[in-house]
Amino acid sequence: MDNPIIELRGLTKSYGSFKAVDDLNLTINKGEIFGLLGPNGAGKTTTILMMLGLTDPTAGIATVCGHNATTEPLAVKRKVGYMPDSVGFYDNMTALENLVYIGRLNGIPESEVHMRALEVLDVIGLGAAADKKTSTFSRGMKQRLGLADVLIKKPEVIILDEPTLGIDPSGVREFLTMIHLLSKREGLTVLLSSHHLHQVQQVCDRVGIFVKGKMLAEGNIDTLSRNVFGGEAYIVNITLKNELTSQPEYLGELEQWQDVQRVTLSGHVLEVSCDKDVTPDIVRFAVNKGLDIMGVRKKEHGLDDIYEKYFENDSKVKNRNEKSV
Ligand SMILES: Nc1ncnc2c1ncn2[C@@H]1O[C@H](COP(=O)(O)OP(=O)(O)OP(=O)(O)O)[C@@H](O)[C@H]1O
Repeated sequence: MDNPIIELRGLTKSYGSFKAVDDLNLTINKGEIFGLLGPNGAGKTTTILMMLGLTDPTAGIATVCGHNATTEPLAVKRKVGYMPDSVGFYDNMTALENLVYIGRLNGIPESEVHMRALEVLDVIGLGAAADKKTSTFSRGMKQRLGLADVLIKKPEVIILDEPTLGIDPSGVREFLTMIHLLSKREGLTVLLSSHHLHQVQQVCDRVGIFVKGKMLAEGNIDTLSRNVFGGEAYIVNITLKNELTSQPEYLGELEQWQDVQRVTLSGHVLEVSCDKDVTPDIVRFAVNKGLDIMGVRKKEHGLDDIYEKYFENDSKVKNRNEKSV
């Protein structure tokens, strides 16, 4: 059921005549992990700063946890944890001391702050390193501690701006798994800004593709894929043992299936494009027709295909516009 916790309506930020964010409309529901995906300079950070009340929109409204971010920034900050792309610590202090310090700044009572900091360190897997100075921490550990800074105030929403920048692949995996777990276990809403397609794809329930201040598309990967690739979201390739020299009549039957868009036969390979994943039905069909199958390969359009296609379309539109000037 929809339960909006972030609502952006007509959100716009101009610097002179340049629109860094252009009429952005977006709703994010409680408990969702939403990925704001876009290249450098797309306007992701500017959007986040408007959501936190750290910069005023030129037009439009950002409502976060029921508060207008521009007129009630303190109420928003109490409920939202923000992790910028680079987090700093006092290197001569331990992880626990750093976290207790942040807890105090967030107004956590003295009687609770120590215990709360230890709990959060355990949650993010740094319990054993609580008494180590942060100067000895790797970039991945610092990123985790940055997340602890955000979690200690028990936020309803966390906003992570390029959280995996500079972490090695296994650190990235661990970090994203932790975000996913936290969101699902605690009902935490997560907005994750990134230009790393694969990372966003791994962890986000829904994605918005953001380019030059505009949201080009949003939805889950399936919906985006369907929008971009029409009915051909999945392509199933079946390699046959024996080459079929002529097109058998029964392939016409397959073409009539509701979810099948196209069937092509090329020597040993039968290729079926469909809008739903009906691989098992296709394989069963082929076996029933007496075909010997050597291999089955399915191609799904991932976020990188989708992203590329949007850019392709975007540059086609741009080229058309440039030609017509
Ligand atoms: N204070 C400012 N004055 C003028 N232009 C700005 C200002 N802040 C941001 N911009 C411009 O707005 C655009 C969007 O910047 P923003 O930092 O929001 O992008 P981003 O998607 O977060 O990119 P990155 O991943 O590189 O941080 C950029 O072209 C940037 O140069």
